[in-house]
Amino acid sequence: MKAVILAAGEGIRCRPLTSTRSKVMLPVANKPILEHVIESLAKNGIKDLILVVGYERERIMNYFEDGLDLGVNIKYVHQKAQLGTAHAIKQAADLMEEDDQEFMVLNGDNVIEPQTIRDLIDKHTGDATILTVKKEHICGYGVVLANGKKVTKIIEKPTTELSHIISTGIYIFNHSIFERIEHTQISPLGEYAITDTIQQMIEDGMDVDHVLTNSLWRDAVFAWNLLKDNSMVLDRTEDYNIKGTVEDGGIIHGKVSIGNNTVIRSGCYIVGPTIIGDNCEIAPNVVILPSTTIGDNVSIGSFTQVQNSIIMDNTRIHSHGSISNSIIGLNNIIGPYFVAEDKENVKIQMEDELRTAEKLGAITGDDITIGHRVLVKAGSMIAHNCRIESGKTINQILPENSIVV
Ligand SMILES: CC(=O)N[C@H]1[C@@H](OP(=O)(O)O)O[C@H](CO)[C@@H](O)[C@@H]1O
Repeated sequence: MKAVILAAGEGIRCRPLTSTRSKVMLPVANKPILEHVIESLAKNGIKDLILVVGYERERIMNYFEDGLDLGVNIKYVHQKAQLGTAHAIKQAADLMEEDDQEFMVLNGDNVIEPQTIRDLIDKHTGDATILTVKKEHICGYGVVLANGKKVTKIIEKPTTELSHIISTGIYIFNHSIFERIEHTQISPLGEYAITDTIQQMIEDGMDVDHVLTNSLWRDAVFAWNLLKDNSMVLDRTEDYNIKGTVEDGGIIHGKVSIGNNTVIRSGCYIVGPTIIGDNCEIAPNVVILPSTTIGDNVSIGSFTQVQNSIIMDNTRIHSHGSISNSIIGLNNIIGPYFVAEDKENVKIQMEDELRTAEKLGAITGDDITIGHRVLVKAGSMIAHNCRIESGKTINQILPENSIVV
């Protein structure tokens, strides 16, 4: 069976992290979300993959290339305008062959594990089968009404809570879906939605089933949701190993991975689950607490403490810093005595409305330079390419290219 992975959108609500990469490339446990998806497919023997790409597609294509390193075979199609999920799936039609009777469709930006897909493969039956999960808050999803396994209705982003079963956006379709997509009308939300195609199938008397899963399926709606995704994936990872060097007097507790050429200096105290990438330098007396992911080529100065955070590649954090519940982008240079204050139930004004993050410190985009003794208040977000001079306090959303002097 082939799989079509939808990876063309930006993931606007995950800004500032997605202003330089698409959501599928955001790192969870030191791998892009899309890599978790591809690995889950490969472990189920699904190795012929069609990636529908658009926004920041070079970054995706340069990273995954033809997929051979991951044991899969990737072909790319370019969705030039993001006109909805049905339109995205249609882009893959020309790469399907006569004998591709059934194929899987899934989002590249949802964190899953191999069993998630297994559940669908094992139990799929109808002309189309939808993998579903139970969710308390259904806002923003396709909602499924069902009679046993038979889907009686699918409604995209309803305004009332009609049911607590939502579509994961993972389906098995047969080839006739392409013909049906041709007849799908544009929705009131202004897109060609695969949920409308499926609803039409139901109305035409076709057999649409759903399979409920309890396996891992996580959707990072906002950038801060990545922290929970990261900790869940780290908790489930079995494969921890220490390839780098831990100097005498460095203490490692629990599930900790340390990459090639990484050096953990004497006096460090590291508690898992934690993953540290390749070529990192962790100076003496650094404390790293669960659930933390540190990318490649990162250096952390003495006496800095990092907890429940994601620090992306090539970032340099100087001494005496305190970073918790935070996401720090690529190529940041952060001066000494940096504090990312964190709090519970932080209110964040997003474009559309006021949102609440359960627990959050700071979020920084890529290429940011921060001087000495900078305090970033809980829930602040610093977008791509900002510079903050020493001694400043940040308590807001800083737009791209800002300079704080
Ligand atoms: C039009 C469409 O296909 N919407 C899908 C899709 O929503 P997006 O807002 O497009 O990400 O993925 C959801 C799962 O993440 C699923 O519940 C929903 O039905």
